[in-house]
Amino acid sequence: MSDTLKKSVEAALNEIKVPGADQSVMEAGLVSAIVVDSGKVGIILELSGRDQAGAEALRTAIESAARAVEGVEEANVIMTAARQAQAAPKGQPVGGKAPPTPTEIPGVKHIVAVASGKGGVGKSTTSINLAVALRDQGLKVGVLDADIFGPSLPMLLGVDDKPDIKNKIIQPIVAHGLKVMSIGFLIDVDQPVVWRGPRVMGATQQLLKDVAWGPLDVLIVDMPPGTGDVQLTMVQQAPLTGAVIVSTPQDLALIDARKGLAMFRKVDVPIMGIIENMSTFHCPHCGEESHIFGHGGAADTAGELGCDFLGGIPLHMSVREHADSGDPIVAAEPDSPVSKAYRAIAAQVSEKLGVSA
Ligand SMILES: Nc1ncnc2c1ncn2[C@@H]1O[C@H](COP(=O)(O)OP(=O)(O)OP(=O)(O)O)[C@@H](O)[C@H]1O
Repeated sequence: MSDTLKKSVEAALNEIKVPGADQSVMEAGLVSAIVVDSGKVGIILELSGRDQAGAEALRTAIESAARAVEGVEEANVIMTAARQAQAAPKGQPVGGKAPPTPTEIPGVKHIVAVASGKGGVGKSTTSINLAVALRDQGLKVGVLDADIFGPSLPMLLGVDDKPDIKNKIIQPIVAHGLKVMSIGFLIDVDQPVVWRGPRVMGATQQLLKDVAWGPLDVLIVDMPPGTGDVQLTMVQQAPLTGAVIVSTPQDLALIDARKGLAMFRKVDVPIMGIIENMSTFHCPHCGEESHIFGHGGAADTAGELGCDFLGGIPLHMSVREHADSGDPIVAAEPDSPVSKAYRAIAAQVSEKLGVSA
């Protein structure tokens, strides 16, 4: 269904001409990715050196064309400006032959991507709790919510402040002792994406490069779920030290986790290990342990794929309750068994990075 919708959107965009040219935006390689999630469509448009007014008109035309496609409920264009690679020829994925060269982020020692092959496996919850556990080791930690289509960090941290901008540099929000940034702080998440505040061009790249992150020992990047072109481009844009893959124990999630692993390996980003989330369930009434999604699949997969298994996080109501109330469980219940499981994983992460307070 989403493939069909994506094709229909591509066809609609093929009718939108680049201003002053004969080619369509698709033919000119300006559309670097189309992401379809149910009826929501995100389109990444790569423009360099185009005047602001012309870019806005093009964005409006593309959004209207996409919204007119049957089955599309919402369409948002994200414009990226600082294109570092050549425009991808038609049909070539952005992660094709000319990957962007990542540049260092001043004052940030390590950047770790937390990724999952599929959505809803608990990647954001894991990112934030790992960040709090690393903070508790005395490290300076930041979290970038790179899920530009479904930012969850503001909710997970219970923050809806708007960041200050000084000399065109976005000041990260500080919450729970972490420096955090999310597109959700810059836009109204309930509204269709309209970029306000700073000129949010090249959304993720700006969130990486135009935010006063340093000094940090570790910046955790909560990636958007999946392994498509958008994710691949992000992986190429960020100077990653390594990646952590989150999966649930089910076979289907693990198949997607393998894809995630393959994506990072393709661009030579070291895999730090796999985390099995919702690993076991402890009945709050009788205390019995059950494996409702199976158990141990991620450890087996890690073994087969030659990477480390970092540990499992139980499925526990309080993880979700604390997440929903903006107070990560590692901060709210620091000594609970679930928090200890997060801490054990965080200890391995900091050891692999070779960082200590
Ligand atoms: N170990 C856990 N125990 C109980 N609930 C959990 C656990 N991990 C995550 N959840 C809950 O599962 C849901 C999905 O988690 P989360 O939003 O972190 O997933 P995600 O992989 O980041 O999703 P998305 O694909 O939307 O980015 C949330 O309601 C979260 O509170």
